[in-house]
Amino acid sequence: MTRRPRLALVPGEPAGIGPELVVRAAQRDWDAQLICYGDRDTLLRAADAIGLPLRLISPNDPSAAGPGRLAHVEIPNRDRAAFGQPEPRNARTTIAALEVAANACLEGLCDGLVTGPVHKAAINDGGIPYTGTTELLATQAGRVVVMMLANDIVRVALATTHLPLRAVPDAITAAGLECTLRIVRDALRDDFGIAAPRIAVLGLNPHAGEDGHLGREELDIVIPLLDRLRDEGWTLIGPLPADTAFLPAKLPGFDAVLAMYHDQGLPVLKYSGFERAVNLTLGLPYPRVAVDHGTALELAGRGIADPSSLFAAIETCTRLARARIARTAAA
Ligand SMILES: NC(=O)c1ccc[n+]([C@@H]2O[C@H](COP(=O)([O-])OP(=O)(O)OC[C@H]3O[C@@H](n4cnc5c(N)ncnc54)[C@H](O)[C@@H]3O)[C@@H](O)[C@H]2O)c1
Ligand SMILES: N[C@H](C(=O)O)[C@H](O)COP(=O)(O)O
Repeated sequence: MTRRPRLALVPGEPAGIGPELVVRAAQRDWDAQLICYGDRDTLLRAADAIGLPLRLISPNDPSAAGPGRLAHVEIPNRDRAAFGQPEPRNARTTIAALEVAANACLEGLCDGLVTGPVHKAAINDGGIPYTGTTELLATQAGRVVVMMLANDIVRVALATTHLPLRAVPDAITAAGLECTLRIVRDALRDDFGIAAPRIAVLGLNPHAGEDGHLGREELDIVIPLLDRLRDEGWTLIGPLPADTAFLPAKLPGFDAVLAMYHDQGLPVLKYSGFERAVNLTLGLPYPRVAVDHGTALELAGRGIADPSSLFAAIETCTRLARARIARTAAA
């Protein structure tokens, strides 16, 4: 029996639905100890707004944990943000909460990181260049990472993440794709227990380039790479035309799909199961799992935001952290 994992939990944008979802999570018993890194006042106001009890306690006092109580490390915001109205002056502390929590994982104080939604524009408006938490965590850890979203139906990894569509083709290189595929394969094997992962790779162009008549990236970059990796014994499917790759009849044939860009893969994933989907960062030295939704500013403070994705993220991160603890113990 492995020990109970400790998970760092970060609410995200103070004016969004993240804080109240964390309050909902605090009402439950989990197979992990949750330690929330964030602003006390924001959490207590969220609890008050949705009419749930919340008592913030010291992380060093796990015996006092229980429904309505939450271990907490204070990262104070600069300003009080009204529900639904991000305050750019809080950008620095919103990012600091992520960095401090991630650092706790890097230092071994926590076994995994669960994050709520961050408002990308609010962070940039606050003077901090920020494209996403995936990229932030990669830089902090000095690792190349891969974003993969998953629900009970499909896993979708991305070859490129938060960059303008205009920049995507130039970002698709054989070296980059190979690195991404290796990270995805290793995660499927080590974290998801799939001994010989089958990965479908989407084409970049309509109909996967139609033999070069609708674009050449498949012929010049993707196909030679997949052939080389197949020679190494990989099971790779594709490059598949993206429009039909996700047909229900095809999905049982692979363990994950590698999409070339954000909005090629994620609409399918979110349409097929928004509530139970999670966002994983593969390649970090610790498991990081986030919600699949954004800040939903229009719902904040109303008590109607669905906590299912956050709950799924906590469950998934607990499972991954427990497996890593067991592997470390066995090594
Ligand atoms: N994990 C993250 O940090 C994350 C993920 C996606 C988007 N974002 C950011 O969030 C901001 C808003 O993005 P958006 O409007 O495109 O997406 P969004 O997910 O916030 O909202 C899309 C739709 O889904 C609904 N919705 C979202 N979460 C819900 C929940 N838990 N319960 C019920 N309904 C829910 C919203 O009301 C809205 O109709 C942007 O700045 C975006 O970059 C962050
Ligand atoms: N691409 C994610 C999604 O659409 O759900 C989201 O923007 C969050 O990504 P980060 O975890 O990198 O912030």
